[in-house]
Amino acid sequence: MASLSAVLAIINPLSGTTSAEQKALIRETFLRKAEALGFAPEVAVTTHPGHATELAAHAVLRGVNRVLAIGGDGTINETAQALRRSATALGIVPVGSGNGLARHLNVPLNPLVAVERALRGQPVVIDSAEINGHPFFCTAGMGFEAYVAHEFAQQPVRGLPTYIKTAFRAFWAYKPERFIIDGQERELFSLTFANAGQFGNNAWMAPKANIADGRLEQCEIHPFPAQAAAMLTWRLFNKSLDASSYWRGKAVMKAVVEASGPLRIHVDGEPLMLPDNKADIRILPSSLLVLL
Ligand SMILES: Nc1ncnc2c1ncn2[C@@H]1O[C@H](COP(=O)(O)OP(=O)(O)OP(=O)(O)O)[C@@H](O)[C@H]1O
Repeated sequence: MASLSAVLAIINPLSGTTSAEQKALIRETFLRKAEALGFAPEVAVTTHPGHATELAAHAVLRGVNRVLAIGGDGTINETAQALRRSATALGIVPVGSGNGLARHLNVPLNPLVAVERALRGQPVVIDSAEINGHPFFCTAGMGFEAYVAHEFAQQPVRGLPTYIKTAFRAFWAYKPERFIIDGQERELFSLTFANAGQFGNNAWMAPKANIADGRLEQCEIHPFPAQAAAMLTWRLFNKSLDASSYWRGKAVMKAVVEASGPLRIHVDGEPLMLPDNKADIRILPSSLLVLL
């Protein structure tokens, strides 16, 4: 008899707005389907931030073929960063509030269907990227989007309605910032480095981003009058932001961004402060296997 192939599912018990019962059902479905397909399934539940990275790194060392991340973009980021440049492939089971990477890759948003896809799927190679050594797979950015990520992290309740309320309030409080990008100074509303095309919830900052082309889309939103906000929001969700005169984009392999103080950024939606005034962004071409 052929030896059983190990598959590990990493579950973040806190991610998204999925109930504990729903997560238990996803876990049971994973175990049942994996066994039926001839895998030797294992489940690990994260107990602290960064735990998914530790679990995934250990799985790589043990030669586990497939690691499923059951969570939001934060859990997927933590899992995927340990799988970079390894033979272990990532399965995405989206239960977050935005699910940007899953949506970009057309992973089913029904977690039970996504489990099956991850177990039956074939590994496909994609790019990843880093900002000051912090890995990202979807988007990293500064300006308004980072401001919203920091405000959102302080809210007691997560989920899309809270995100919309936070972004609306932030819009009136936020003032465009000055950045020096590769030596050229500009005042911007936001600056995004997109590996995948969207932030999540089908908010497409980089409608034409290709996740496997060895490039990031560097997207700038230039300051705009308040009356243009509704049209820009419509374009964001209509996947046509690149047709706006306030949007500028170009494909880059690396970039250096400087500011006059510590840089407030987000990395796959998670808020972060860079203590120095400088961000180094670079693409890591063909660095991750994803089960699709
Ligand atoms: N047991 C835990 N206790 C506290 N934090 C945890 C635990 N397990 C994981 N985390 C942290 O939770 C963070 C957020 O997780 P995740 O992105 O999956 O959910 P989410 O933020 O609700 O979803 P989304 O990013 O789609 O909004 C992760 O980056 C991880 O560091």
